[in-house]
Amino acid sequence: MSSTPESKGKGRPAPEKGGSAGAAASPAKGGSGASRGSGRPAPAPAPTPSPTGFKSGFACFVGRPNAGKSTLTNALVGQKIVITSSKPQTTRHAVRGIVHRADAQLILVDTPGLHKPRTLLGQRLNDLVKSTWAEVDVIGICLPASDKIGPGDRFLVAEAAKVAKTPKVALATKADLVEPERMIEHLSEIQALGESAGIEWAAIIPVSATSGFQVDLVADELVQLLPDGFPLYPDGDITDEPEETLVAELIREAALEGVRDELPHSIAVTIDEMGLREDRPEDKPLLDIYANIFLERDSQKGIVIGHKGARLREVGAEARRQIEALLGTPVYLDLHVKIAKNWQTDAKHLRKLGF
Ligand SMILES: Nc1nc2c(ncn2[C@@H]2O[C@H](COP(=O)(O)OP(=O)(O)OP(=O)(O)O)[C@@H](O)[C@H]2O)c(=O)[nH]1
Repeated sequence: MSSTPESKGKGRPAPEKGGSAGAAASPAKGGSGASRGSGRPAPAPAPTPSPTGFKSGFACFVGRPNAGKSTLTNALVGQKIVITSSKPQTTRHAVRGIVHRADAQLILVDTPGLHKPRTLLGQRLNDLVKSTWAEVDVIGICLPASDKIGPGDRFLVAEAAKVAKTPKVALATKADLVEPERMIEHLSEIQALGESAGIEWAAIIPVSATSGFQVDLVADELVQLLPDGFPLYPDGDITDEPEETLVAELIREAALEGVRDELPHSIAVTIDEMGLREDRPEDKPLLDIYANIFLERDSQKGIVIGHKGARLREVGAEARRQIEALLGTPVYLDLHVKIAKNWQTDAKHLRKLGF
């Protein structure tokens, strides 16, 4: 077992418990906070009349791995609540981001990319995606403009077509990466794709989550398709993921940086303990976090830990920076690297790791 402690003591304000990044007292979770992989939207709001013109409901983004779903969720919410990476299949949890507007509350469910399953984990992720589609008010299908529409896209559009009643918006993501001519071609391919699958798109929108191009328009279109209703979450909450899950994801994101091949899929992170250290002055809080990075094989340890622990220290420093930015409090982070042999195909390990 290897570990690296990470700490820093800048005088930032204490985290606001249940505040902007914290667990909301929402109808969606049954109050347990144990939300790993649930992805189920909240029950319908009480049948009282909504404030005039106010809309609230759920949207989810689907798309093949790497299509830009997580980045778009973060852009719409205006803060990083979902980790992103250039490695496909980064997203493993159905995370909700909440967009607050004067006229609406839009709750975004971020699902893993749909793909042909090769492992037990892959199968469970696909099941999670489909159960989410059936319960949202609108589905946004992400089709990156930088890539040709391929068999993977056709597969998931055909699957989405089976959820016949739910309106579907096509999002031509990564618009910043292509010239206008390519975008025009892409939009007509999307139109044809919808027709061949029997989908009538409610809208087709080019968008760039990284440049911000038409992100507001995506919000407008999704909101239009929501039912009338009251806000489902308190003002200011941007996600109902428990803090521990967000922290574990930020550590996983840092650990994913710079690793290649099959290793990204082998990394899982769990939190053993997380809490404010006692006996600290009120203006100098410190959040202790004890976390594990699980790998599948001993041979992977060296890559993650690096020479004399150098890479693990970098991972710890980057994760700590992100966690401090999210929670607004100095953090002491203790990372341990452990092996859970072949956890992706082992039902017992999968349960232990929260899948
Ligand atoms: N240039 C550009 N890159 C983008 C845009 N949106 C996402 N990306 C990049 O594309 C990669 C994948 O983005 P994600 O948001 O993680 O994709 P995802 O669909 O959530 O991926 P999975 O978690 O694998 O399902 C990352 O490297 C992003 O930075 C965009 O609008 N423009």
